[in-house]
Amino acid sequence: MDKLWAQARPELESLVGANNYVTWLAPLSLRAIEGGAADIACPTRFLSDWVSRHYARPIIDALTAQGAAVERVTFTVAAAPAAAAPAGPAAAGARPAAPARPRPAPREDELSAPIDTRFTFDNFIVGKPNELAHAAARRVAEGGFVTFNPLFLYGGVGLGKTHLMHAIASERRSRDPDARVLYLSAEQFMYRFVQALRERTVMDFKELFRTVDLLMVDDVQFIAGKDSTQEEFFHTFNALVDQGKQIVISADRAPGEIKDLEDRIKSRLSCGLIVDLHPTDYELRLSILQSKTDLFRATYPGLQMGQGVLEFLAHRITSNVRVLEGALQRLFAFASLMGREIDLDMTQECLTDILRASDRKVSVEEIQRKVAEHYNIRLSDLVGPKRVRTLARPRQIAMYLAKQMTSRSLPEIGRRFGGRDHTTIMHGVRKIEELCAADNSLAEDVQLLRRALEA
Ligand SMILES: Nc1ncnc2c1ncn2[C@@H]1O[C@H](COP(=O)(O)OP(=O)(O)OP(=O)(O)O)[C@@H](O)[C@H]1O
Repeated sequence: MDKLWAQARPELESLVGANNYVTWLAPLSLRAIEGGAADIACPTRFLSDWVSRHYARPIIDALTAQGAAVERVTFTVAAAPAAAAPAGPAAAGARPAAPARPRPAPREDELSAPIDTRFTFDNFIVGKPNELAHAAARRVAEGGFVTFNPLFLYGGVGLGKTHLMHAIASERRSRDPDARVLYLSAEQFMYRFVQALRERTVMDFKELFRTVDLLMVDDVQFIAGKDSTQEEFFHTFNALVDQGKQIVISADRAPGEIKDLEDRIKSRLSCGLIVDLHPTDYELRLSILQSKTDLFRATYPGLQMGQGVLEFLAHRITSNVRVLEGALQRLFAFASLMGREIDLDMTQECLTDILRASDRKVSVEEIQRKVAEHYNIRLSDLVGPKRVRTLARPRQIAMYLAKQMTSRSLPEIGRRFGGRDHTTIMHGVRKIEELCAADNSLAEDVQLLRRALEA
């Protein structure tokens, strides 16, 4: 059998190509041929499934070409003997095949990004904008029966997606130390995949990703437009879902909004629970500031903070939590250097740039430009008289955002929309309010535009 297999290898390699051969077929060996069935030894179940689905025909053809009577292939999961070497032109001849390179068993901690244990559920402050995301994340961290797969967390910059993912990983590991938890960014997924291709360890890569209990991929929008990585991600995703293993994904927008992401992936990502981390509101910002201040007090003991400073910050810095944290950090460092109490004067002096950036006002014209760009229509059509739905709806969205995001009055907005009457603007604003309540995808569109304008 060994001799026959050695003779069939070069034929097999020429049938499937050198890369596929090395990745999938080199580790195999021929155990027996009985009743027209070639029994192939495969080191793992995963490999045998894959080869049986993709390479049964070339194996039959390669063996038949050597004169063997083979009509079908069966697989036995067993360690391959030393013959599991790359074929190459010389392998069929007298030269004995070299032993396969021994590889240590893959471990998920080799691929997982480090988990930052400072990000816990305990120090994640919950408010209206993030309560659903927090509850879903906790549910996943508890393990047990998988109720939604995947959990898809999305939201703007610095709103706590990564924090929640690290919290899930830590909690899951502490509840079940044997659970295989793999957390990495989509970018790391791609680099590891490319590295595996380069080092011809795709088998290890695939097997590792298909044997985890919990896979978490951060910033999945990164793989959009990267074809091979999307393909690999799709298969990994399906294999895990089929096995009932939990997946958690994060992104900066909803699956349907990610450009250049294959439709089948969008549809897969939409199968579970999709949760939006909304921009923070005043109450949530204040709670976060209070909780972070307690932590800073431990680092800078003795520092005093005047009345109203946190309220001032929560009111003025609305962009995201990361900026809030940075502002607080700077304040404490500054106060400690100057040996002064943190009061409102110092806050304004020390945070001038951050406060100025937060003050940035959006103009009606900017809103119009952004909306026209988003819906791929001309600015002149957006403000012009045409009433077709493809123009009227974006126009109403722009009116709605202008009312929400600027301090312009309805007549002023009307003037900027080609001299329309204020009642037309009011009608547009109401229409979008109603549609947002009834139509999730429109509400998401509006939210996305708002975030882009606030950025
Ligand atoms: N609700 C919250 N409670 C406490 N800290 C929070 C909360 N939300 C965010 N943070 C903190 O804000 C910072 C930014 O959060 P995180 O990195 O999770 O954001 P993100 O949504 O992943 O953003 P990005 O898309 O930029 O990576 C972190 O230090 C995180 O701990």
